[in-house]
Amino acid sequence: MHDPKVIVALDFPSVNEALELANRLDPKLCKLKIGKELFTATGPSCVEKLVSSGFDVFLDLKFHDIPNTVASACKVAAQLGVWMVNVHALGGRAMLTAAREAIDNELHRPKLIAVTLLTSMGSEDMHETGLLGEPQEAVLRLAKLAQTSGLDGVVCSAQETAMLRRELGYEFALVTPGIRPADSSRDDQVRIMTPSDAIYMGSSYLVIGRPITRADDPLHMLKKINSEIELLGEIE
Ligand SMILES: O=c1ccn([C@@H]2O[C@H](COP(=O)(O)O)[C@@H](O)[C@H]2O)c(=O)[nH]1
Repeated sequence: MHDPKVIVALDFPSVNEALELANRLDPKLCKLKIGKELFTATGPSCVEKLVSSGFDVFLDLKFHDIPNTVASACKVAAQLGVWMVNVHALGGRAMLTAAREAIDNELHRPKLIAVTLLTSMGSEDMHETGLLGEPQEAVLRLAKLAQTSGLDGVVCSAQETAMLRRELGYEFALVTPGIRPADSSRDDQVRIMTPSDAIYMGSSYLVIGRPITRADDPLHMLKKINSEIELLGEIE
């Protein structure tokens, strides 16, 4: 597989569990994501181990703070050699611009993307937090803010990708969690889509955690998802 589309979310409480799963996978077949649980438990050493095992690593810490703090955190993340890092679009233009400028001059510049609206949220959750409109409107507004601030892409749900492709073009990365194979439980995800539908609608990368990490055979599940996606490429 040329550029793996699946990013496996290693949501584990220890380095041993994360490495055990990673050792069953293959950098040619997927990328890996380190999120808040694993990073809080293990710190940068786990990031460095996975980077040196040859995996592209997405450091998903969703930085959201004042511009100076976020910029400094992004710079340190770049120095860990990660492939992608993210911030929260709700931090606003000054924060997004500061984050981008902080990594622009790094020797190794990771892709920088912004979270729009969490895939665990639907309209009601949005309204309770004071965000007006429907998910598609909020996602479009925040994605435009990220694009005009010079970021490389956004995290959104695959339910928004067709609309974002029309509005923002084909170069902007659309990274979509909330991916569920047809027979999987939706867990705490709300705005979901199957892997092949998500690629068809325009996702650049699919973030998939529990359907792979909790499968009896994670490698088999990953290969099954990859074949589903590749098949789609052949049909087009
Ligand atoms: O909007 C978002 C942003 C990030 N995530 C992260 O993706 C994975 C999804 O895991 P699953 O087990 O496939 O649900 C997880 O690490 C989240 O923190 C997201 O789901 N939605």
